[in-house]
Amino acid sequence: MIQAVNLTKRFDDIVAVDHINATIKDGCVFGLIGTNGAGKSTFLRLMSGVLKPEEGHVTIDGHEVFENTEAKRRFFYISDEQFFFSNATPEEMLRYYRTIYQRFDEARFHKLMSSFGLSEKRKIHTFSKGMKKQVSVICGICAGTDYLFCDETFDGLDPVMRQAVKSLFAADMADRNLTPIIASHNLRELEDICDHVGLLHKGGILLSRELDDMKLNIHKLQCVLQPGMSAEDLVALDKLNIEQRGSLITLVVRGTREEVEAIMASYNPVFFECIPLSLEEIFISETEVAGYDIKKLIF
Ligand SMILES: Nc1ncnc2c1ncn2[C@@H]1O[C@H](COP(=O)(O)OP(=O)(O)OP(=O)(O)O)[C@@H](O)[C@H]1O
Repeated sequence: MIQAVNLTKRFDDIVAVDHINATIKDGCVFGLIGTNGAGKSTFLRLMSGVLKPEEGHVTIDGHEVFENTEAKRRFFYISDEQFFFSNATPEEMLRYYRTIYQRFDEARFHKLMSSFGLSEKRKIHTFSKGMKKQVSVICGICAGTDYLFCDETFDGLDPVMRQAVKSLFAADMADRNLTPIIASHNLRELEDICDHVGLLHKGGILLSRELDDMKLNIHKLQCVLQPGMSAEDLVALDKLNIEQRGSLITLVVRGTREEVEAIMASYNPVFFECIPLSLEEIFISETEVAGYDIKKLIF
């Protein structure tokens, strides 16, 4: 289990990560989502011990990560700006990682490089962006670590490759309880694979919950009210957002489906329907409440 306690990182006057507490359970897929500049990459760099926190700490099974080689062998970090030695070939990176990760699966590395159609002897700097990402993912998967930190790893991979990488993650989760921690802006994709989602905004965690629970507690409500009534009259609903087109009102409300439907029925509307929200809609609603409003950005 990975635990971040009171984790804080400042860059001069910017608080990139602001007293974050998070628990990442083994065997789940932890999705890290957030607005641009929210602190996702900084959080991952703190988790992997690349950066030193000003306050707080990160532990893996109780062991501090920062400057702890043993703890660092438990994870592989695929950073957004991937790291390869200058002029290195995949073969040379394999030799390097083999010395660090005792469980590095060399045979699997050769097999995956060949099935992904990547040459082990070509200089990595001559590869395309997506091909470099593929090499990083293959190194990460073959390292045999308990945790895999992925910073925007799927972005830049073509749809077939993304599917292949997801399948590799799923196989390793089933075979050896791999725990991927994935920061991404592709919410549609995360929605398919994540068990738990942490939503960051301005360095702090707005929400951290099992994805299913998250979806159970927020709903979209479409309704037509009795003549003379407006959305403001629905005082018993915990409203996050209201939109009106003609007589059709669309609301985003907190609460379980049963709660929302019971409250709505008590207002005797002409029509209403309760619809689950996608992760993208939850993201937009929650960040809007925190002041990140699309209308303010555009108009
Ligand atoms: N090395 C650095 N020096 C100074 N400021 C930094 C540094 N790294 C990050 N920051 C600042 O910290 C904040 C968080 O940045 P970070 O890269 O962690 O965000 P992010 O959530 O990954 O963003 P994005 O989704 O845009 O990639 C930003 O305000 C950024 O400018």
